[in-house]
Amino acid sequence: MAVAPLSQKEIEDRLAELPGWSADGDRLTRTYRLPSHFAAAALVTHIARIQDELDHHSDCTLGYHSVDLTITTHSAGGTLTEKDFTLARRVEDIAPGHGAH
Ligand SMILES: C[C@H](O)[C@H](O)[C@H]1CNC2=NC(N)=NC(=O)C2=N1
Repeated sequence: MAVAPLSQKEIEDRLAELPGWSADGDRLTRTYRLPSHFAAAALVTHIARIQDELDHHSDCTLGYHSVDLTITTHSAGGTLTEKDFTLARRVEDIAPGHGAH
């Protein structure tokens, strides 16, 4: 399904609702810190389940005690769309349950 790129104003409005997230060009990014490597791996698995449910996928890097997320919409030419913010919101909602901050 085609999805339209957001305007700069729309991006700024949505970012205001997502503390900790940044727009790095046409990518939405956040690093989470976790209490252990296993907790970080569990968060990655939970994110993977959400991404399959939404059929929208980030780049997601597992570090020692960290998870790095980079989200963009490939089908919109690698721009930011509503789908990116929906995914970020869903991750925000479950991350604290894994001890992420
Ligand atoms: C066929 C499938 O729906 C597409 O490849 C989806 C899957 N996940 C996706 N994820 C992201 N981030 N961008 C996309 O354009 C995209 N397309």
